[in-house]
Amino acid sequence: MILHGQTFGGHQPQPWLVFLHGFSGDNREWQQVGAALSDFPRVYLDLPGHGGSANIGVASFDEMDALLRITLAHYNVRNYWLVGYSLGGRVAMYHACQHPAGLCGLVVEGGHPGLTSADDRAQRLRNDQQWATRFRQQPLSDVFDAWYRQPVFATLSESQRAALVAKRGENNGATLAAMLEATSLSCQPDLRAALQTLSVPIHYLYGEHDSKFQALATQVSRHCHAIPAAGHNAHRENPAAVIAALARILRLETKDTL
Ligand SMILES: C=C(O[C@H]1C=C[C@H](C(=O)CCC(=O)O)[C@@H](C(=O)O)[C@@H]1O)C(=O)O
Repeated sequence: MILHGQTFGGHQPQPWLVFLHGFSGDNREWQQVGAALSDFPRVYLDLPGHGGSANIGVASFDEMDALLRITLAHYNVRNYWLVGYSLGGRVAMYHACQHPAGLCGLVVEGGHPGLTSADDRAQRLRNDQQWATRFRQQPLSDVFDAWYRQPVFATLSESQRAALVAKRGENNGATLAAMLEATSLSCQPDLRAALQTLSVPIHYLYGEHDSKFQALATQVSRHCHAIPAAGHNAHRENPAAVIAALARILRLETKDTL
């Protein structure tokens, strides 16, 4: 069993860019940005419970990581950068902290490194269990309208929110719920210390209006990049700026390795 993905060749053999979407997204999420980085071979994955991987489930971060490794081997991805948004950023950070062979670098956009208190974890568990119940039982249009009214999405306009609610309606509520529970922030280790031990470069992108994740950025990396005119989903709201940031990062970090 491997994750569904879409691959595109590059003008150079390595490193690959491996893109991981956020909760309720799919492999299309990063393709506008990735297409502007066409020198690199790219793979856009569907996370478990999402898109072409909707029928795949995992029960933990460990299972998610094992599935990611098998999937990368299947696509013959030997040297790669991981680029993950939100949930995808958390999966990418967790993977990087296992020190996998072949990982060249990590770009995290709006990913949380982990909770630090038992009380916060307990509260998050209750929160995510309530969302999981809603995803299983209620019309997706109702649930996503509420989802995109959470504080982290407060910068969305009504038209942006409506477009996201319509787009996310393509999902399967039950499989989303299972992935939300399996990779809830409540059960993610606090990755801050492990991230500091990595030998590969880590870059952190955040929307300039995403105050929550701006505050977390320097806890993940000393290479932080504010994306102007954007909230939490920076690559959706300002793709040109995210493209420029990724191109700059990859040019800087790969110039002596090609
Ligand atoms: C609401 C919070 O956390 C959720 C929001 C963002 C993450 C995500 O992947 C959303 C993608 C999207 O809807 O565009 C999601 C996650 O990391 O799994 C969080 O559950 C919050 O305030 O942290």
